[in-house]
Amino acid sequence: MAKITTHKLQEMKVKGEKISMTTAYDYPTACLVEKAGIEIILVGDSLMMTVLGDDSTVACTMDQMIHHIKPVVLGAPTPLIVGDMPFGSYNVSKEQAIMNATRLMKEGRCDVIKLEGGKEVADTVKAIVDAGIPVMGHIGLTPQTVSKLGGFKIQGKGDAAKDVLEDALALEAAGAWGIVLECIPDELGKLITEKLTIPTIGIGGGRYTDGQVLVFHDMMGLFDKFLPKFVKQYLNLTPEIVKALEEFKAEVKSGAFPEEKHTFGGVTEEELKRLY
Ligand SMILES: Nc1nc(=O)c2c([nH]1)NC[C@@H]1CN(c3ccc(C(=O)N[C@@H](CCC(=O)O)C(=O)O)cc3)CN21
Ligand SMILES: CC(C)C(=O)C(=O)O
Ligand SMILES: [Mg+2]
Repeated sequence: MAKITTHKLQEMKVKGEKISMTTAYDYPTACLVEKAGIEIILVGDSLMMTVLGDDSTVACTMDQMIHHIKPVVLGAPTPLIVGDMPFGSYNVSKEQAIMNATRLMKEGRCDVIKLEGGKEVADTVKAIVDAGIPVMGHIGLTPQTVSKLGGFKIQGKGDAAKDVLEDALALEAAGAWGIVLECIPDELGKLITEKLTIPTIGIGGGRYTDGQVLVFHDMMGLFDKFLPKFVKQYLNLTPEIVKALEEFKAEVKSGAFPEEKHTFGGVTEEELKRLY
């Protein structure tokens, strides 16, 4: 398949074709997502929680992001690869933001970057875009500012809907190619998607966004610390993997594994006897 570009995704919005996106943080997962023909892979800073065991994304570093982006790029040549800018890597100055976005592109080799925030980061988004790097926005529930938000809570309810809409418009005006809408009311996701000319991708953003993103480990049943309402589990791998591990353990204990077919020849008992 031809490499997915932001231009192709823009065309999909115009044609009303829905866009699929999931996370991957390593080579084998990227290979699976490539095989499934998913259009976008997000190497998300959620890796802090899903594969590194932390309880927020705040501590994620640039080096960790680059470490995880590289193998995903190698495993998935077709999807658009989005690299998340970690907390603190774009809020000091425009120069800092451009330098770190450039690192994700040159060292990580992703296609585009994503950062969290609305109006307050619009100038930063414009500066990165002007430096030649396509930027995806991320508004609504922004996990990097969980401490300020007071928890992983739905955003944009009631009068607060206006702020989220204004954030979306500010990001589009700043030159973002697309926006993630996280944990906002169904009807607000619809309004923002209609008002914007760029694609919207929802995660708990309702039914009407141009696309949907879910964290790989959530949809496969490989993450059990919490299960947000917006997640659909397409597989529940944890019990199946645990069962396989228990079988392995039992066969090691009983000697049923390994069998002769799992062993190597190459020296006879006679030959060994001559050695001592
Ligand atoms: N595994 C995983 N999946 C995610 O979707 C995800 C991460 N990690 N890490 C970064 C953020 C954190 N996210 C989260 C985490 C929890 C909820 C949650 O529990 N939400 C409640 C709503 C709470 C409220 O509004 O009061 C829910 O029931 O969905 C939502 C998003 C989304 N992102
Ligand atoms: C929740 C998604 C959109 C994300 O930013 C991540 O996985 O890091
Ligand atoms: Mg993220």
